[in-house]
This record gives sequence, C-alpha cells and structure tokens, in this order.
Amino acid sequence: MRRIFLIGYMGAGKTTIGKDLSKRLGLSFIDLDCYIEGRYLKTVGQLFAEKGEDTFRKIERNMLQEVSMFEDVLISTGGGTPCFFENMEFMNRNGKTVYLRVSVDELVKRLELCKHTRPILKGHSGKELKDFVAESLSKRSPFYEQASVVFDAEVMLTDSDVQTISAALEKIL
Ligand SMILES: Nc1ncnc2c1ncn2[C@@H]1O[C@H](COP(=O)(O)OP(=O)(O)OP(=O)(O)O)[C@@H](O)[C@H]1O
Ligand SMILES: O=C(O)C1=C[C@@H](O)[C@@H](O)[C@H](O)C1
Ligand SMILES: [Mg+2]
Repeated sequence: MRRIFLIGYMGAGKTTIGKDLSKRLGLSFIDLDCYIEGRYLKTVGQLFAEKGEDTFRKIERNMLQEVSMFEDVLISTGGGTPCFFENMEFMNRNGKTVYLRVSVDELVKRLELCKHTRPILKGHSGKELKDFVAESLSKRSPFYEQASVVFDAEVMLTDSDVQTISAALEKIL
C-alpha cells in the first residue's frame, strides 16, 4: 500500500505537481481542498466566510482522516493542513510526507496572481503580502520540515524534474 501526502505553503505547487506525480507513480490523485469543496458543495472561500477558520480547520482535519483511508493514493493537502491539530503526526504515521520547499520571494510572485482564491491572504498585496507570507511561513516551517522528504520547488519544475522526484519517491514507498 502506497500513500503520499504532498505538503507546503500556498502556491508551492502541490496541486499542479501532485497531478503529474500521481500519474507517474500510478497512484490515484486527491486534492484535499477540492475534496472538501465537493463534499460541502461550497468553495474553500465560502466555507471560510460562512463558518470561519476554526470550523474550516475541523472540517479539513476530518476530511484528511477520511481520505487517508484510501490506498495507493497521492493526496495534495491544503497549505495549512500540516499546521493544525496533530495533522502532521497523523500524516507521518499514515504515509510518506513530501514537502515542496519554496522561498518567500518566489511564493509572493506566484500568489500575487492567484491570491483571490486563498481567503487567508485577505487580499494583501505588495509589501503587506510579502510580510504576511514571511511571517506565516516562519511559523509553519517547523511543521513542514517534519516531512519524510523535502524537494526544492523554487523553479517551475520541468518534466525531467518531476521524473527525478518520482524516481526518488519510488525508492522510499
Ligand atoms: N514550480 C512552479 N513554478 C512556478 N509557478 C508554479 C509552480 N508550481 C505552481 N505554480 C503556479 O503557482 C500557482 C499555485 O500553484 P498550486 O495551486 O499548485 O499551489 P498549491 O501548493 O496547491 O497551493 P494551495 O495550498 O493554495 O492549494 C499556480 O498558478 C501555478 O501555476
Ligand atoms: O494555507 C492555508 O491556510 C490555506 C491553503 C489553501 O490550500 C486552502 O486550504 C485554504 O485557502 C487555506
Ligand atoms: Mg492546492
């Protein structure tokens, strides 16, 4: 049985790279944010707005535990998933965790383009966005760094990079 959890900050590429990686490894793909949206028939943004972050985090933990029943699967988590409750420890007990590490400057560049779909960024831009990302990444890093494997995802990963990651993961699965 093989189960991978892809973790990292918003914009690290968990959803983008996860799809490709799962195909190469012959695993089913689940994006935890999409799974939650499908179950609640609401976007993550709507859930934050209507129920608040605390309730979203409880939903996220419950859905994480539910998708972790699946076997031979790659699960792309939400950016905050490893940092609440005992989720990081839970993932390490139930599969291999893979952290996509990206610097603050690169994250800010990517998030400027898609920040409106991430409620936690609260529409910040420019220096405010950079300060926010720097502060929250420093709080979250101790969780992310508990991953079984860390990959540098600073540059747009090419086919051959994803192939290298896939081959490295084959060895530890
Ligand atoms: N390696 C990369 N280089 C440059 N841009 C990237 C890279 N990976 C993803 N992106 C871009 O960054 C944006 C965010 O990527 P993606 O949605 O995969 O991040 P995520 O880690 O799933 O974030 P979230 O935690 O918010 O779900 C997308 O617009 C995507 O095209
Ligand atoms: O980093 C975060 O806290 C989040 C990341 C997204 O994947 C979503 O789960 C949500 O927007 C919260
Ligand atoms: Mg995602």
